[in-house]
This record gives sequence, C-alpha cells and structure tokens, in this order.
Amino acid sequence: MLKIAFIAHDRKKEEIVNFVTAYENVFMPHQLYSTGTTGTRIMEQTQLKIHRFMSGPLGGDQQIGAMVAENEMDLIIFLRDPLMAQPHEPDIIALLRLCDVQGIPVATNVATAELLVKAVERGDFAWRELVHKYKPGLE
Ligand SMILES: O=C(CO)COP(=O)(O)O
Repeated sequence: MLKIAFIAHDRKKEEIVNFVTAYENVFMPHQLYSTGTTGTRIMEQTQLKIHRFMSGPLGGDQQIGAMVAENEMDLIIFLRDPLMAQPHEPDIIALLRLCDVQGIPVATNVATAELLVKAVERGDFAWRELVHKYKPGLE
C-alpha cells in the first residue's frame, strides 16, 4: 500500500476531481491524503477515503511536507495554478523542495500525473513498501 497525496489549487480542482475519478480503482487500495478542500471535493465525487490535512493556505502543504521530510509519502499529485499567485507560495515551494530532497515523485500537471498512475498500476513503486516496513524509529 502506497501513501499518495492529492493537492490542487482552486482553478485546478475540477481537473483533479476528474482525474482521480477516472483512476479511482487504481487509487482505491492505497492510503490517500490531501489538503482540506481538495480532499472534500474528491470525496464528494468518489467512494475514496482520504485523510484531509488543513487547507493549503492554512498549512496543508506544510503538513504534507512534514510527511515527505520523514520519507513517509510515496507520491504526490499537485495540480498547481501556474497563472495565479498564491498567498502561501513559500509553503508550496517548500513542499516541492522537500520532494526533491527525498526523491519523491511529484506531478504538477495531469500529463505527468497520468504517467505516474500508470507506474502505480504496474507496481513500479512496490519497493516503497520496504521503506515503510524497515523505517527506523517509526511504526
Ligand atoms: O492551496 C492548496 C495547495 O497549495 C490547496 O489547498 P485546498 O485543497 O485546501 O484548496
């Protein structure tokens, strides 16, 4: 079971809901996380159970970043709005930086997200189960 996070800015919410709905069966067996509003929107439209953190501007990106820092998150789909400034831009940059620190795959547009989902479907990330299993100091 992988730990997967969904995040989308407001003008990308519809896109992420449609995307996750299309691949609902792929995401179903995994442990899912999201920022507040994104998770609510996805759960309204699907049968998926998602652990929702705070809304992005209130710290949700940072909460997901904390999991990344601990190497706890396996994959992130983060549909950013490239055409609108966000009040919590520093948090967004920090999350993406931590993904690079840990080498965590993060898709910032649907084309990349699609490739990552295919990889999940094929079991390409199955080795990540070992990270969770043998992580020192965490259950
Ligand atoms: O702002 C966000 C990510 O930076 C997303 O937050 P919401 O899912 O709460 O809208």
